[in-house]
Amino acid sequence: MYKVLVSDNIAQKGIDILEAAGIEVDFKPGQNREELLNSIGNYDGIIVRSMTILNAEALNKAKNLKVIGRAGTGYDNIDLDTATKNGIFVFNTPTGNTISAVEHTLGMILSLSRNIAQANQALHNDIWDRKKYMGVEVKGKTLGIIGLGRIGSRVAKRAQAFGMKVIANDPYLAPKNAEKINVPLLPFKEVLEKSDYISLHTPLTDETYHILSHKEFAIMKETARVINCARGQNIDTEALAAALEKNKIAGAAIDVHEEEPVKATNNPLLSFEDRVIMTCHLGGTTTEAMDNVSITAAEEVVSVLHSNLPESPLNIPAMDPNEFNRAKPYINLVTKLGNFMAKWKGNERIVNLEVEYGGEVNQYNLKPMTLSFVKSILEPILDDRINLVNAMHVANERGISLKESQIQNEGELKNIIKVVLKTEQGEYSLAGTYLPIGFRVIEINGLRIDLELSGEFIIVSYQDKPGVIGKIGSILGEAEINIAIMQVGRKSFGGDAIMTMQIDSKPSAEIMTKIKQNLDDLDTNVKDLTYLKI
Ligand SMILES: NC(=O)c1ccc[n+]([C@@H]2O[C@H](COP(=O)([O-])OP(=O)(O)OC[C@H]3O[C@@H](n4cnc5c(N)ncnc54)[C@H](O)[C@@H]3O)[C@@H](O)[C@H]2O)c1
Ligand SMILES: O=C(O)CC[C@@H](O)C(=O)O
Repeated sequence: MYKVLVSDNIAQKGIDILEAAGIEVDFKPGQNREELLNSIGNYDGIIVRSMTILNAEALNKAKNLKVIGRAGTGYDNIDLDTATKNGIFVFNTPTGNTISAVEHTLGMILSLSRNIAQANQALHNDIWDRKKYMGVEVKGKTLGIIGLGRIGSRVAKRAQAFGMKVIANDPYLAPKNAEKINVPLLPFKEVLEKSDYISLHTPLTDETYHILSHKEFAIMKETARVINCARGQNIDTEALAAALEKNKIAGAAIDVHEEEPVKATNNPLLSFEDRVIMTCHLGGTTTEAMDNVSITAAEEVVSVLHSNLPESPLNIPAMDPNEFNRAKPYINLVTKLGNFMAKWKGNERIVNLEVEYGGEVNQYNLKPMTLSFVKSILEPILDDRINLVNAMHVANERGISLKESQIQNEGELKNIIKVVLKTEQGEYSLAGTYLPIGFRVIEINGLRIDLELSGEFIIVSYQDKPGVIGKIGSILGEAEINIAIMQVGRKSFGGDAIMTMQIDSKPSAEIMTKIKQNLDDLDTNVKDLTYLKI
């Protein structure tokens, strides 16, 4: 039975989904760090929001962990590199709380403009002061959005409906996406200089850490108001406090904080109660958003534990579930070719792997197929846990390079996958195809063959000579090993040849030695004689 830890508060609906799937759930929001570190090794899956820090210290103790679900968008609390090295799938649920974050941002802009929070607080303290809480209209003002993604673009649309002029900075967005919503993309500095409101909607990255600091506040209008519903570390809090202190900007609305939870001792912004409004990371905290992210996170954890790929993976290439289902035969084909190759030549030191895709298979995202191939090659060789998440990492660590390419498929077959293994000893290739009747090997080392991709085989590479078939046939016959199918491929008379035999039982080591000796007696330059079972 799988065990899943839910270490932050999520809606009950998600927990119900996990339990209905037969998973044992430990719901422990707010548990202390020591307890987490001591118990993390027991879990197959974890669902977190933003409070649980899954850094290398925690993930290296998580020996059974297969999946981390982030019920929400930002995943800066999860060490993706360590999760990837350790083969742990990480996904988020990035759309579930988008609208809530958008609406919270609009609420912050309006509240900041009209002193709603401050006036409310004053009235609760029995103070009626209409002059003090005089506001400004947003209509006609310029809103500068930093990060025009899911949330930023929707904030833009709603602000336009209020009559605001919206400009944005987003170096990673295709300009046509911004054009579609009538938002000019401008250089960062220009957005800061021109805006009356500056709203951050970037993820937390090395580049966006303190994206607003002393230098940036210095070039803003003195009437500018800053809104942050993205990530606390996007703003240098000390610099913001200094800018407010020196009246370099007019105000700020902050939902996310460098240190959470905010306390009087860790946040200088609390002393600007007239000009700063603060919420306790509430952007995604609505009934709807909490249900959405909880349900999706739980469904995805169940799905990953049952060997499916998550819909919004953070450390493997994304593949839509429908596409994944349609591509499954090709994933199975490349995996079987990898298994075949690993059993055939996996005992040699691998230098390079290549996968070539021809025909219909090219309509799909090839990355999951290529990773499946790498995994299937390395899996039998390594004791370590290897999966799609860490396959490339393990290959890189072992100095194995990888090439993926698309090839013309000129023959009658609708699809072909060719895999090539270069080792310190030589280069070997297999080509296969998926047919409605099953998986076939159609080429070994460039020689045409037609072989079912399952069963027990003997493969012999030799120099074409009369007498080889008869010799092997009689040795196997004497040993009462039935040959179901025997095929021979060769480039030319007397040239390189390959023989594959599908057999019904395993030959002993003595039989294999006898075959080798007999072929040597025929002077056939045997390069390879392998028994393998797929
Ligand atoms: N307050 C909350 O409760 C809450 C809720 C949901 C999301 N969030 C946060 O909101 C932020 C945005 O979420 P989203 O779903 O819109 O993400 P998104 O990935 O859809 O959009 C982020 C945008 O930022 C852009 N960007 C990245 N680096 C940039 C840079 N250096 N300068 C300018 N733009 C840059 C990206 O190109 C992208 O378009 C995230 O930090 C997320 O964690 C907060
Ligand atoms: O889930 C949370 O704790 C915060 C939500 C929000 O910041 C997010 O990035 O999804």
